[in-house]
Amino acid sequence: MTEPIIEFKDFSFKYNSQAEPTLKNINLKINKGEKILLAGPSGSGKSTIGRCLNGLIPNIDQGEVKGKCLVNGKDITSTSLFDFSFTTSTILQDADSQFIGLTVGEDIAFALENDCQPKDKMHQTVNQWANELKIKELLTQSPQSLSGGQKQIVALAGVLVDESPILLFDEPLANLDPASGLKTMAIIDKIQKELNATVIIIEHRVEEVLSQLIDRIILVNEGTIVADQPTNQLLHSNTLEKIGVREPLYLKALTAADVNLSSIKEVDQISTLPVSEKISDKLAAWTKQAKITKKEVDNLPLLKLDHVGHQYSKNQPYPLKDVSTTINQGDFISIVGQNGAGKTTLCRTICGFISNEGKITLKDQNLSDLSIKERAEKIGYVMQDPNQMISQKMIFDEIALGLRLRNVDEETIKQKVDQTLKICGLYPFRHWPISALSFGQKKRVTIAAILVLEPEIIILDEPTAGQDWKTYTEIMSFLKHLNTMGKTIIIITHDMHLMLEYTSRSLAFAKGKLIADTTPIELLTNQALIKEASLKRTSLYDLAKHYNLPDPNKFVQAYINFEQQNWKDEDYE
Ligand SMILES: Nc1ncnc2c1ncn2[C@@H]1O[C@H](COP(=O)(O)OP(=O)(O)OP(=O)(O)O)[C@@H](O)[C@H]1O
Ligand SMILES: Nc1ncnc2c1ncn2[C@@H]1O[C@H](COP(=O)(O)OP(=O)(O)OP(=O)(O)O)[C@@H](O)[C@H]1O
Repeated sequence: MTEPIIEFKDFSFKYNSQAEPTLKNINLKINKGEKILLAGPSGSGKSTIGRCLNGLIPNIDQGEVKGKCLVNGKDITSTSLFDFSFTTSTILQDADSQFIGLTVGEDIAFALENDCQPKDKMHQTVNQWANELKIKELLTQSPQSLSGGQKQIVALAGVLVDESPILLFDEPLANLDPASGLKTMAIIDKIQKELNATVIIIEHRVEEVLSQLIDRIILVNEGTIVADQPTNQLLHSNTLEKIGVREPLYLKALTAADVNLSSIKEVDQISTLPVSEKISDKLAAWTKQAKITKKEVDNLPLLKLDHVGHQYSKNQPYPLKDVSTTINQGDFISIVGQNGAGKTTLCRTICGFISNEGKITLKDQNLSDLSIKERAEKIGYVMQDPNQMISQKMIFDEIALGLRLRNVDEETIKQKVDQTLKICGLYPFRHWPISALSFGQKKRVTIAAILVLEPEIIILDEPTAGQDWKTYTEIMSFLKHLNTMGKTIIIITHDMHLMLEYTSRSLAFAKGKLIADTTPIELLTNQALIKEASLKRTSLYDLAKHYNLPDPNKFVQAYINFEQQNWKDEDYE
């Protein structure tokens, strides 16, 4: 019988700063060479389980331990961090906190220095992985100057060079472009097979993780394990949906089209679904009944970009070059494209945080005539992490801050803030401290703090990255509501289904250039653009192809219609 490499026995853990235990009575065995997906809603305790496996608990995050947790045969309460460094390699959720080297190359080599490898061998290993992950040109760059997705890939390289028996990935895909996400999963699969490593992946993007075979899915909810089953068995239950984890889209579509999933043994990969006329007919009939409606857009020009470009330093290639386009009033735009393509750089340029080589006009006013503060009143920028934006303790004060800085009188502030709180569905919480809010609610507060200044445009940088299904839906239905009220919204995203379902126009970027400005569906029907911008078609399209449906795009649209019918028109007033 295989010996478990990880074993939790009646294990509970309470952080010192918490009143209640975060992990409650965990019983879990993971065998050598297994490939596990650990999923569950935000705050359920997934990363806390991960921290037990790499020794951060109890070495750094201290607290009260009950029961036992054995990793590679050693009790975590008597194992030093140094010893853990030979057992577990981790890619942390927050890649930024993981970098130690001055350059990317140094950083990747750090794990090897720990293993006292000779310099030549070290260079060879670093170069081999840099080639494999296509980050060779980044080796001399400082980790801090990388784009979000580039940081994630560099952190991944650091884990892969290490060759530890346990590889722990905490949200490895959160900031990756769709093509890199798939590639990362393939690389994890390859290394797992080569080393017979035990792989544990913590992810909200279940569908992408399942692009490779996964042995078992473990679901965590409120600090306990609520399911621990082989992948197919779990996908046949509706436990994912029940605890608020997003089910793979193609499975939802099959169910919506009345295909009986319980009659299909293996549902974890589209390619192995049985091709039968009965299923094809059901999917085709379901597509046929869908009514496709098109959103009317006025095309009233609002923001004009004319040869916009930026260069961080002279000897670096242009991260953004020659971008020209017009954003219209009421547009809901997605900005998509490969990691490092210049998406964030473009938005920073529009907001005036960095210089611009071209010209940007808002309703014929040249933005370079305005200060950053004045621009912020017209174009609001919502950063990915609300915690980086929030500076006040109370919700009301956070939303009022921008107006106070502009010396608006308190009576007007109260009136404007109350009105914004109502629009954002935050009015009942107005006297709450921000610390008591969920991530999704905090995000709403940061959007409200921007909205109160009545900007013409709101730009959001990956608003749903790393969010669970509930928060994702909460954020997106709120943005949809704002757009319906006439706000122009631009979001940077790597989520292709989000782009299709919510946005009506996509700007695709590759290597600093705007390579397409079209509808999301058109974008995803163009194979050359998909490749150039590192995008991917959604699993709905793949399913339609698998069943040979005559019009895969109409099938995707039918599914979007179906989801939109289920949108609850939340009461924001
Ligand atoms: N260092 C810490 N000190 C005190 N409490 C913590 C600490 N880290 C996490 N917690 C608490 O433990 C709970 C579980 O957090 P954890 O990060 O394990 O959740 P998660 O399932 O990984 O969530 P997410 O998907 O949002 O990353 C949270 O409610 C959090 O407040
Ligand atoms: N402060 C900086 N100094 C030097 N180079 C930078 C800096 N910030 C970004 N870059 C480089 O500019 C390029 C574009 O980065 P940007 O953050 O705009 O990409 P992105 O499209 O938003 O990527 P991602 O999808 O990974 O977030 C990248 O090659 C990055 O390494």
